Amino acid sequence: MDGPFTTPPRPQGWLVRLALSPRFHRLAERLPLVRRFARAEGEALFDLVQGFVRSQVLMALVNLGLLARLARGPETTEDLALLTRVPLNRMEILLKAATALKLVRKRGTLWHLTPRGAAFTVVPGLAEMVSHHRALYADLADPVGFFRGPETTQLAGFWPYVFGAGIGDPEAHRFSRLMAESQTLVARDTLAQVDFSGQSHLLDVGGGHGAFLSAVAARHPGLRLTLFDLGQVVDSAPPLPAQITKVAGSFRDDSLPLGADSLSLIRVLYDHSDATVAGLLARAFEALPKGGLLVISEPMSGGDQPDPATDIYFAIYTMAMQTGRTRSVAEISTLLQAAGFVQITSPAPARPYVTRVLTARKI
Ligand SMILES: CC(C)=CCC/C(C)=C/CC/C(C)=C/C=C/C(C)=C/C=C/C=C(C)/C=C/C=C(C)/C=C/C=C(C)/C=C/CC(C)(C)O
Ligand SMILES: C[S@@+](CC[C@H](N)C(=O)[O-])C[C@H]1O[C@@H](n2cnc3c(N)ncnc32)[C@H](O)[C@@H]1O
Repeated sequence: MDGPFTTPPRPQGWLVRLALSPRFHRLAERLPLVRRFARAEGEALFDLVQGFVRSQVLMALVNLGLLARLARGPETTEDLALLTRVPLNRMEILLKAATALKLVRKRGTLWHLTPRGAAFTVVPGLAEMVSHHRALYADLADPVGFFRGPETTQLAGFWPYVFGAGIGDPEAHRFSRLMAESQTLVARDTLAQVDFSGQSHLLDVGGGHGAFLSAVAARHPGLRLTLFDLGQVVDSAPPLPAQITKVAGSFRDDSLPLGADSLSLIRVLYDHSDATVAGLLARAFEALPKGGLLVISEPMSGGDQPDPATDIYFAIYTMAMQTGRTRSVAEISTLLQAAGFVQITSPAPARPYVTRVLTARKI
């Protein structure tokens, strides 16, 4: 709970002083223009309060398969209740909540998807991503303990490779598939900002099942491509385009393969500590020839201007993993400069919650 505090209050901005005054709150109700702002602020605060409940409604819709079911066509409440073994009256409440979230709507006796609900069902990997939040939410069940620093987290167990631990095959498969599915949008946004047409050979380090390189292969059929990842991961990759060569190894213990004039790190750095990232970037610098291009793509913090998506979701997500962190462009740039990279650029991202791209050169 907030307070009590023993130190004397310090000076604050006048708008904050007004907002801190219960008398002003009562007055604001009576002043037409101010009332509009006060109500909007009230709604914004209420949204914060109910955020977790919203997310849990979404998780219930996903885990019960309701959105996927409605993507096949409209259904009655009775049929949906029967199908999911949820009592009719509770199903009605869930569907009304989903209506308020603008994911479904009722016409006559039938429930339909809205365009937003429909879009949700076709974003690659999104339903699975939502389901796996069970681990993140379990870690956040005691948020104070979480921020003070727990001994272990469930999310750390979900991504065992991050610790460099041996991973059993089913495990490697589980997270690589989730990553590969969610890679579609990341690859699209990355390739919209990086032009590989001047390059002859791209090495994708921590490339998982090769989803990014498959997207590159479709765009640049003449580019040689090398996928580098842990043995269990590359071995369980699905069949890949012929221009992709797989190399197994660990960027913690092994040198990176030589010969590529460009190197990508897609959603890799934020899994790891500064020390591991510094070691990896040094190896990347070693592996590239003069003029070589380095591409980093992952959600990044807004730094001094925290971003509404990455500084909440990804920063807390990576903290729950206990090994990495969501870095800003400035923080990654510092690590890159220390490794010897120059000409660092980062265009404004189209969808910061999908990815942000940063490029650098070895000269
Ligand atoms: C024409 C008009 C005016 C209206 C028509 C109506 C209509 C048809 C509307 C539909 C419009 C449409 C095409 C919508 C498209 C929507 C899209 C593309 C939405 C995309 C959403 C993407 C989301 C929400 C992505 C979320 C990504 C997440 C949560 C990623 C999480 C990644 C994690 C946790 C990665 C972890 C990796 C680790 C472990 C840290 O290394
Ligand atoms: C978050 S996933 C990203 C996969 C892919 N680049 C993507 O964006 O879909 C991180 C990848 O780094 C790989 N990785 C982690 N530690 C590694 C290491 N020491 N050496 C090589 N790859 C590693 C993991 O196996 C995993 O495939």
